[in-house]
Amino acid sequence: MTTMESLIGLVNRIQRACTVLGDYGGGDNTFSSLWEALPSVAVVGGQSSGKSSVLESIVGRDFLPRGSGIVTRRPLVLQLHKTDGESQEYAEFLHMPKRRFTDFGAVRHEIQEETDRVTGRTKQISPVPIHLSIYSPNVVNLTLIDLPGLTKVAVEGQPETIAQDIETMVRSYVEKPNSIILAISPANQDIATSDAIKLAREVDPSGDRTFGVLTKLDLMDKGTNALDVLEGRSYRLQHPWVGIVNRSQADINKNVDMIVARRKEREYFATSPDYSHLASKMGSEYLAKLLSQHLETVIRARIPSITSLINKSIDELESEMDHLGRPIALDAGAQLYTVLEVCRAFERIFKEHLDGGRAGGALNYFRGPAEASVDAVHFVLKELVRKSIAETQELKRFPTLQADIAAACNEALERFRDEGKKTVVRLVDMESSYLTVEFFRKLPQEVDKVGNPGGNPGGNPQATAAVDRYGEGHFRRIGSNVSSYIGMVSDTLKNTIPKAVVYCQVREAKQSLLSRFYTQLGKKEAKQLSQMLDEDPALMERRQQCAKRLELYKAARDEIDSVSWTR
Ligand SMILES: Nc1nc2c(ncn2[C@@H]2O[C@H](COP(=O)(O)OP(=O)(O)OP(=O)(O)O)[C@@H](O)[C@H]2O)c(=O)[nH]1
Repeated sequence: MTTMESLIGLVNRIQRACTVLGDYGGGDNTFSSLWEALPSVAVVGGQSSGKSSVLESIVGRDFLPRGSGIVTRRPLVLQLHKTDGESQEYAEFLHMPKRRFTDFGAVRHEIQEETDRVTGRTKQISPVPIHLSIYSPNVVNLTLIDLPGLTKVAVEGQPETIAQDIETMVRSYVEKPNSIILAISPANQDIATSDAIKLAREVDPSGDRTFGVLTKLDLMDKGTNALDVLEGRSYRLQHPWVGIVNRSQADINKNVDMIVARRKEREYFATSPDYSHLASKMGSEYLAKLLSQHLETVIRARIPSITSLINKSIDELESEMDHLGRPIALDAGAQLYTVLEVCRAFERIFKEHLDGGRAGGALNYFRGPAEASVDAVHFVLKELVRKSIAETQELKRFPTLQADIAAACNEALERFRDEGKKTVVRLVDMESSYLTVEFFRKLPQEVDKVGNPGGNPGGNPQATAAVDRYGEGHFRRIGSNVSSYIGMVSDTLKNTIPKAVVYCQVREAKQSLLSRFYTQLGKKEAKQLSQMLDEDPALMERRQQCAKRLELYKAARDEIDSVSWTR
């Protein structure tokens, strides 16, 4: 069965988990904020408006720090849990979960201490909330956030900007649409000058989410009353105003018990000539019930949007985790496996480029193999390595491994280039050494035979040869033979050089770019492997945050799932 307890308790638990992860109002979040989506009641008021007194009255306990100046310097998230019958009251802080406080004087002391732990003993303020849970049969299930009192001027020891700093912090809490504003104003001041109402009016002009509370009704001048405010004529809100009579300073000094104070407050309204007709809708107990019911209604209405935010965030975080890669194992075997996996991912991309399978690949460079030279191919391969490294997502997280792979590839490409050059030079040498002097010596005789095909049986063959050897025709023949031979050689080289280049550089790059690297890898010690997998610290941090956040959202989803939504 869905109960008020389970709904408010549900939000309480999610809220506590948010704080542990640094997700709170006014916090600096690069993640979407779950806290922002949770409905809560923020208590706002000027200094000495009676804020602390209202909270203590709702709790029925004296537990808030008192003193001059700004006492509340960090938000206090006060979670009230109603317990059964006669069970003992106790309090617990989120920052010291093992300790149960039954002495509320010690609770007050711990709030002060914990405030100072973050802000120092300066008068600074901090948006990091303190979480306090109170378990008691005398409370209703409710969560209230006590915020620093709005002030106008800095006093001794406070930074000049304090008034603005407080307003900014309070505003960050009350401006979110899921915040219910409990605006406290003292009845002995003109409502038009109320700091709480001024701020509430700005962030919630329709008055939809503002509850107006009027304190110090007993301190009004004789013959005056606050009916114009309480009956909504001075400042209209969507919810009815609630009048309160807290303990006076004299009562506090005399340690008047809170339960006694609640009774006196009830009597005050019941017997007041001005307010008795409103008595059932006045006082701190009524306020607590009103807020609890309202909070429950708001939570119920928001659950679908909270659930969809949670699901959306889980999807986003999971895809970010995939992108960032899973955490690296600690043992050498698993590390070697990771390095090989990453190398394989890189090689896959590199081969895709070589095969022209990847958009933006270098197919064009190979289209005219006749023009390719060893250096040009080397340059192309180097560029492909650079490109493939940049495109290997898995490598992004390991800058050291990335540099190692790049160095190994470039070293291999240099080797292939040397090999390529040797082969190409050899091919050229082979062709050029084919033309020997003998060839030219033989040439005239052959030419002679060719030049006198019918033979000259009657002539002097020796004299004809001597004339041909030195004649113009002879040199022309040599010239044309050499030039046609060069043409033939150049045709051959046009075919064989690209073959050599592909054989020595491209084929090698495809088959054994990282072979040497793998051999060296096998010899590496665990320490060297872990150095290779030395992640970028910013990335490690981001993964950790993502993982924690994912845990929070999943826990929140489980919490919501565990509540049965049928009444
Ligand atoms: N007589 C009477 N005194 C009240 C009432 N509410 C508050 N006070 C007194 O007003 C003074 C200020 O009340 P607090 O509850 O401390 O007010 P606060 O807004 O929390 O003040 P800061 O935390 O200092 O900003 C105390 O001396 C209270 O006893 C009230 O309804 N009637």
